[in-house]
Amino acid sequence: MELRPAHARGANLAQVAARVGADALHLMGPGSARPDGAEPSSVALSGATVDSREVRPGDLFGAFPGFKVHGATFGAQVAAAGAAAVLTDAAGAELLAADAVALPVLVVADPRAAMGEAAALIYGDPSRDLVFVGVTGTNGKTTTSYFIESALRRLHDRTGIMGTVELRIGSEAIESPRTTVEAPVLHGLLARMRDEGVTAAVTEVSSHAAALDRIAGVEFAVAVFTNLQWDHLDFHKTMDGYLDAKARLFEPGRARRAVINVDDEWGRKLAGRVQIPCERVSTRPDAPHLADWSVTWADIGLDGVGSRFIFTDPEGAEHHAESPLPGLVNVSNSMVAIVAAHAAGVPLDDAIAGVAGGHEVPGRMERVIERSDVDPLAIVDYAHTPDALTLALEGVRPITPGRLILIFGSDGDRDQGKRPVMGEIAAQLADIIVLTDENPRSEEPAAIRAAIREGIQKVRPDLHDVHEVEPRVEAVAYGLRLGRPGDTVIVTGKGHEPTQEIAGVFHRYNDRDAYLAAHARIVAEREGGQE
Ligand SMILES: CC(=O)N[C@H]1[C@@H](OP(=O)(O)OP(=O)(O)OC[C@H]2O[C@@H](n3ccc(=O)[nH]c3=O)[C@H](O)[C@@H]2O)O[C@H](CO)[C@@H](O)[C@@H]1O[C@H](C)C(=O)N[C@@H](C)C(=O)N[C@H](CCC(=O)O)C(=O)O
Ligand SMILES: Nc1ncnc2c1ncn2[C@@H]1O[C@H](COP(=O)(O)OP(=O)(O)OP(=O)(O)O)[C@@H](O)[C@H]1O
Repeated sequence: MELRPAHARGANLAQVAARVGADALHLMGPGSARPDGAEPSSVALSGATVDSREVRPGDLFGAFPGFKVHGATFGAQVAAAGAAAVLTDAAGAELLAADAVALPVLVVADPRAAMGEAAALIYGDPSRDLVFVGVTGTNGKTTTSYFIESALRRLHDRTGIMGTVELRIGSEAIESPRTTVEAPVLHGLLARMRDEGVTAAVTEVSSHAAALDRIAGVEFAVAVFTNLQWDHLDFHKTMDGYLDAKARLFEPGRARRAVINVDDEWGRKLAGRVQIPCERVSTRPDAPHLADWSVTWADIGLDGVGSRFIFTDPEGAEHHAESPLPGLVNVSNSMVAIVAAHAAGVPLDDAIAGVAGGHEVPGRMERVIERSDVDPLAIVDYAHTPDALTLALEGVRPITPGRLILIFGSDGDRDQGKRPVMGEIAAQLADIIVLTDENPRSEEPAAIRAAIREGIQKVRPDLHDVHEVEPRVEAVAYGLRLGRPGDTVIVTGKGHEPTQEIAGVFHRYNDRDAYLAAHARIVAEREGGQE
């Protein structure tokens, strides 16, 4: 899938310079005396990128001072690939000059922020032409984004989504390289969407993206905050620093309206400081907070699927709504999505119906095999932290008349401390455990399983109903075969991921596909047995 439009509106260097700040225009280096004698300021720019490996002729290349290397180091490559100009900082300009890179150079103090503005201009400010919603928060970004998209579809024929799982324009999709793409990719994709009749889109906004200005130049119709939990402090240092990064999405000029979940103290802090019109949402009936929209009652386990809940609107009127996925967290995600879609222009009743009908969130409480009189319910979930595992297992328990069968493992080369903790949680909350591998990476898979087993044994010293099966594809098949019609089988940790990383090699692997392949074999055996 192309990540940029076939024909960009384009801009010249002088226009870009004006957009990123009048005093930013420092045309310098050998490029300022162009061989064709043309004024550098009239150089036409037809695309933008921050990666030398993705330069196309006519591009503006953003050369950033990186954590590892300065992008200007790649000046010669980008010139050879046809870049028309470079936008960088003073250090980058020096590097380009030292390498005698023959391109006009635009120098600014903050190239990451300037690059977003420049890309927005080159692609014709597409975010202003769409109803564009940005979702940030530690957890629930993906789920909430899909719920919002589902509600937006009630009003918009063609929608788009960008996030951890995929980049999708209408029905065309590719795997996503990360949660939030670089600013030029974001603007390029939005421009393609606009050109192809998409009128509303949603993106997840990671805190890294906000901190590194990947949303520069974007104007959101609605900015959404789900929650803030302990995470990513290697990057943001403190929780306040983490909140500051997220808060950038809610600045005047960046977003027109805010929808903020005020269940946690960080949401309340954020709501207290935003300067744009803000809807505060309280989603926990057991711990309500002062808000414009409040969930007042929730019944988990509607028909063995999701939940029913009641909320009040800012006028105090009551509304009945449904979450299509299990667990209280999805009542929360649904409530936030309803308010966000409504703030984005969807009539309230349509927003409620749209969210209730939003089934497909790849790898997030995804129902792969429905419960029937011969099959258990089989679910894939992305929970890969102790908190998320607890919530996932508590979420499916009320929709499980029989036994809860958990298939799981833990990542290699990542937090080791969580392994026994997750083992303990599994032993407390699941009836049957199938212990297996996740992404072992460079670690010995058996050692990771042993650390998890240690936690399990604290609760079940005799390891009853604990099975250890690898590879993962066999564990999924094993767990599914154990399941009887009233049981729920849940495989956690990898969600939508399309690969499994073992000893430096990425193997094609997906939990949903593993279920479906195993189920096909079970069905064939069943039918064979009947003949
Ligand atoms: C920590 C972090 O976010 N790093 C980002 C940062 O990288 P960096 O400063 O280390 O880049 P660098 O390698 O020093 O290179 C400097 C510059 O040279 C460019 N370059 C580099 C090599 C080359 O051959 N050619 C080239 O042009 C790079 O694009 C970059 O602009 O700037 C780069 C672009 O300018 C980003 O691609 C890169 O994201 C990396 C790939 C990444 O993995 N980020 C993760 C942490 C991330 O953003 N994750 C969040 C989700 C977090 C979560 O919720 O779990 C996400 O949104 O996906
Ligand atoms: N509102 C929530 N609060 C806490 N946990 C949640 C919430 N919503 C979902 N989860 C749990 O977190 C997992 C990840 O959910 P989701 O992918 O929607 O979040 P995310 O913020 O997009 O995270 P990631 O960027 O890692 O994908 C889910 O599998 C679920 O177990």
